[in-house]
Amino acid sequence: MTLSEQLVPLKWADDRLYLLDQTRLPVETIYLELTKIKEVWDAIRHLQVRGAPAIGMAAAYGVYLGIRGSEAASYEAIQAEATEHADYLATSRPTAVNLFWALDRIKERVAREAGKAPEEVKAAVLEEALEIQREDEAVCKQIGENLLTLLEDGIGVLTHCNPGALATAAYGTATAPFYLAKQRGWNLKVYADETRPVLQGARLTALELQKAGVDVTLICDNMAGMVMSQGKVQAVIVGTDRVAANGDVANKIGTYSVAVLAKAHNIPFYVAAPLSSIDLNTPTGAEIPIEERPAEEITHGLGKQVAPTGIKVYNPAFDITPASYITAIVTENGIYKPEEIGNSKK
Ligand SMILES: CSC[C@@H](O)[C@@H](O)C(=O)COP(=O)(O)O
Repeated sequence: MTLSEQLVPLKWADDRLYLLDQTRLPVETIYLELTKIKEVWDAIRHLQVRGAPAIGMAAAYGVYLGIRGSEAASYEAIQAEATEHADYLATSRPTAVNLFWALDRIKERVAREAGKAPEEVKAAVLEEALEIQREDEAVCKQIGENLLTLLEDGIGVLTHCNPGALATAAYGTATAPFYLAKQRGWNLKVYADETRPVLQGARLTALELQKAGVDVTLICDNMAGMVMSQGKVQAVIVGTDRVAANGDVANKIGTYSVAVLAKAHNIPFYVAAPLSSIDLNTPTGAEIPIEERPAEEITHGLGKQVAPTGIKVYNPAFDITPASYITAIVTENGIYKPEEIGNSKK
């Protein structure tokens, strides 16, 4: 499996943003061609691009799409426009801190261009977006190397949602060791939770790992306990949308249940987290905003009605796994106990 064979969620080419429409996977591989900032906002909100790092990357390109046709005549005017566009994109989804991290980085880049001509500022914003995407690939690869030191050939590993190549520039975060292990001739046995209600595990993780030739088995979310009790799983690795300063972790709904099961079975529970997902300004998981998504994701989940018309629905898209359930948080800088995550950015 070469890198070029991995599914790529977004590419900048021909002066536009090509986005792999993840709502159509695994059946259709269709790249959207985005040229307007509103299209990027919509794509993020409607999960055509999803996964914390990929959302951040898309938003960074979105700011460029917003300012590139601007007729601003001064640095101050283009800076004001860039800020307004970044603030608009920040309203697309609330939980993944990578979105705000990437937008802040674009704003900081604009600030560093102070006094320059608007055309130069525009070019700098595009360069920063490209750089964020380039860096993310290296970050994911390093997270994979660090995770591999915690695993051994032949073991079973359970994962949840899609913390994969489709959520990042390449490799994924929690899936990076699966790709690297494959390249080294290891035989990890991956169990992918289907991840109700939007099925990122079934539609995306199962697809990308299958394409890569990784030994992947799809299970329903409610089978994780059974699989663990049968001794098929020796480690759990999940991604994250935001790590709070005390080591609590927000990730796709259902992650907390998996962590509780892992603890009950004495199975190590690892969180793969790029530094861009670590939010030391948020003290604990209780302060992380949790997105609630439309009821139809549950009532009409598989394209047909599966619940009574008018039923009351609660659909939080993420949950919080308390630090006490987490064995280690694995970043590109190293491996941390959750309570020591504050050291990761030093
Ligand atoms: C490396 S991606 C980590 C997380 O973003 C991922 O596990 C997740 O929860 C994605 O949720 P999604 O709603 O599909 O954007």
